[in-house]
Amino acid sequence: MDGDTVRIKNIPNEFKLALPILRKIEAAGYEAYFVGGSVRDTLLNRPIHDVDIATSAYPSEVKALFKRTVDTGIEHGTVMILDHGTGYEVTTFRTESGYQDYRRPDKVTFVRSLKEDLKRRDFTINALALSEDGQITDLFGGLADMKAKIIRAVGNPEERFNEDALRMMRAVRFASQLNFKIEPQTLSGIYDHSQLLKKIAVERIHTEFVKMMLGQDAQNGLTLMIKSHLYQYVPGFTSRLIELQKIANAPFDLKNEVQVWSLFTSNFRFQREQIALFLKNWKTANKIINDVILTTELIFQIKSQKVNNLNLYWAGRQNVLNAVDVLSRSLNANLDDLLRAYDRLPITDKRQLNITGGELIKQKILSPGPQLGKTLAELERAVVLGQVKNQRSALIAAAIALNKE
Ligand SMILES: Nc1ccn([C@@H]2O[C@H](COP(=O)(O)OP(=O)(O)OP(=O)(O)O)[C@@H](O)[C@H]2O)c(=O)n1
Ligand SMILES: [Mg+2]
Repeated sequence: MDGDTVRIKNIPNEFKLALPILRKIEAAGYEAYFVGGSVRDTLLNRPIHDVDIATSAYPSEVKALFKRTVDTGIEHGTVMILDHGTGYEVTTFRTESGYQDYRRPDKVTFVRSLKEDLKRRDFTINALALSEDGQITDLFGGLADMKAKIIRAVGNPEERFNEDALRMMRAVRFASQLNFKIEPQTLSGIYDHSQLLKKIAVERIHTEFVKMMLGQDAQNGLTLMIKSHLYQYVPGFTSRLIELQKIANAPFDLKNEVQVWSLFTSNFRFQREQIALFLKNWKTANKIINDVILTTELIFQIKSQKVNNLNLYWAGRQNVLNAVDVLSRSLNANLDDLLRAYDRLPITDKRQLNITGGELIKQKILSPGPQLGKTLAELERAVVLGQVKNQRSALIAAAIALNKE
């Protein structure tokens, strides 16, 4: 094997648990390695999530070795092994040829050589393999790039982005998450092929984009999206260069997806319907869309210094937190006060009202119908604003006063 080799001394527990699988495959005369993000993140001292295994054994050969397997992606050569605790995905070394639609290979060819497999991976830092004895195989300078904090395509960037155009978004995402630079030729490859992003399913772009915005160097990530023209091929950004530049130039520190979208919708000065349309185009979950609407509206109210207890109440605690987080690095106001104000609200949910519709009927103050709902909504409002105490007697008196004539 050519290239550098390095040995890892403290193999993380996640790998140790999967070692029996590697050993079993090797005992049968095949090669097996840990590959991909888990190897990269271990070397960077970052927590690892999924442990991926690559092997020279063909899928049928893998399945013959283990008792319990599931064909999770058999057409791509992936088999899940269930013999050892949680499932582990084992994928046969492969090369992919004939990418016609820039997103998935027409055909996967299984190969016996690790080098052939690593060669078609996206970036050098993702093309490292870790063997059972802790030895790293680095055929494309991934370790040096890691040290220099560089995202570099394996081989020819053009070929890698033609194989899967999502890799351009992945480059920007890793730059943000890891605080790395994109190597100049790789970056110009992204610039030259940015329009290929049009071919990629929005859901996949969505995942990368949100991860990018939550990364430690998201300002740099967004700047790279602008510089590389990738921003022109994602929903709703094409004609927003000025706003995007403004966002990229101001510090922010976002903690969840709602905050990510709210940063954009508040800077775009979007109203409800525009937010819903924008986020539907991004294929965002309805629950997130609702929270973004509430957070964005609260941001507008905070910015115009017109926020009152009712605004906080309707937003809900989590969205007060979201608005505060989105604004915290850009607004010079004491935003903690907002949270304290929220925590002092007389009620935070209408079920906490010390009166029910049933009781108002029983007391013969109202009969069932729309007026009852209106009265309860008015009581809720009055209690939140501190105009009526949340006590049964006070609420009954207020209900009577509201329905006097
Ligand atoms: N478009 C892609 C996606 C993945 N890979 C390869 O498959 C590995 C695993 O892919 P995935 O789990 O999607 O990404 P990770 O790099 O592991 O990143 P994450 O930490 O987000 O899982 C990558 O490291 C890379 O070697 C690739 O070459 N091209
Ligand atoms: Mg992964």
